[in-house]
Amino acid sequence: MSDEKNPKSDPKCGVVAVIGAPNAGKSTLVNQLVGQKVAITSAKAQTTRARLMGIALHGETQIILVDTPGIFAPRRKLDRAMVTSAWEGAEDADAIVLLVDPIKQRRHEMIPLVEALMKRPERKILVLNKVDKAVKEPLLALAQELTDMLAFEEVYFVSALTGDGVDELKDHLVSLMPKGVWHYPEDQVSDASERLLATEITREQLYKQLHEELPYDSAVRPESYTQKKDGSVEVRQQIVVGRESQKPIVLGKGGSMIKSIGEAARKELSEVLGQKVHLFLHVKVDENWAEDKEIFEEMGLDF
Ligand SMILES: Nc1nc2c(ncn2[C@@H]2O[C@H](COP(=O)(O)OP(=O)(O)OP(=O)(O)O)[C@@H](O)[C@H]2O)c(=O)[nH]1
Repeated sequence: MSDEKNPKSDPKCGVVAVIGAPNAGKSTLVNQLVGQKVAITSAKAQTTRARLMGIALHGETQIILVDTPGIFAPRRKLDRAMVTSAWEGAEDADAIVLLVDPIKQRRHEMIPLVEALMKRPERKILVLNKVDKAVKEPLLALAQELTDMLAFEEVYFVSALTGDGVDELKDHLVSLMPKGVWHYPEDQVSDASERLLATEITREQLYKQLHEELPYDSAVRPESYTQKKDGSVEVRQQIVVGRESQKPIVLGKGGSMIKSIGEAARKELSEVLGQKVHLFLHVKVDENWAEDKEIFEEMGLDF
């Protein structure tokens, strides 16, 4: 028997949570495992704010990958909500992947993470990322240190960026997935709504084009998302910054920066949706946005 969701005779389906410090490469790894971009990535830490899911397929197996926000010591309400969201993402998972950046990882940051992991019942896999850049001896020493702290089931060395070692990791994850019907249709690669994905794509451009100029203190809010009769979609979004002085940075000279951000985001969104997109952006200053319940909910976070 087969239906649309379960085209295979002997399907397997399970959940893998990917956790790690901010910037470890979690989103890059999820994208690589899925085989296409489902999560935005950036060199700026804490890019992933809400839990996002990527869905990877391999033969008869569907792996639901939960890309969690980086786990770190929280300060603001937004930070606390992100960390809670990350651990919730690991609940009921069939396996947890702890992803580590061996280059930037600071030991004292790893200890609370590993200690929290020790208490959890799920199977744990250690993945050391960025092997394309890491030096071999310290990399092996770090792997040893972490496996001394916690008996990981397996240890993998990968480059989420180049894909090196990722197939082996994927094969192992496939072997851990329980028998069961697929939870999602074959062509679905993520659970992000198009509306949320659209704001994430703008946020990625905001980070990309403003580099270090714009602090982490900014958000993109959806205002409207309207399907037009001619087959195009009209998207209106607000870029929220924390200080008045940041507004001209986002606007650029004569509005050139916001125009360029909008152009690039519109192009990418149009490619992802396979539809013509009209994107309208404007900037708003709100000093307290990181304490605003409504903004969290839009991001899929609990307050
Ligand atoms: N050289 C190298 N860079 C990588 C690799 N994997 C990820 N990166 C880079 O590391 C940075 C962070 O990657 P992300 O995937 O956004 O990291 P993340 O863990 O999802 O980050 P948060 O959203 O902050 O939690 C980006 O600049 C990536 O391009 C890798 O294997 N090698």
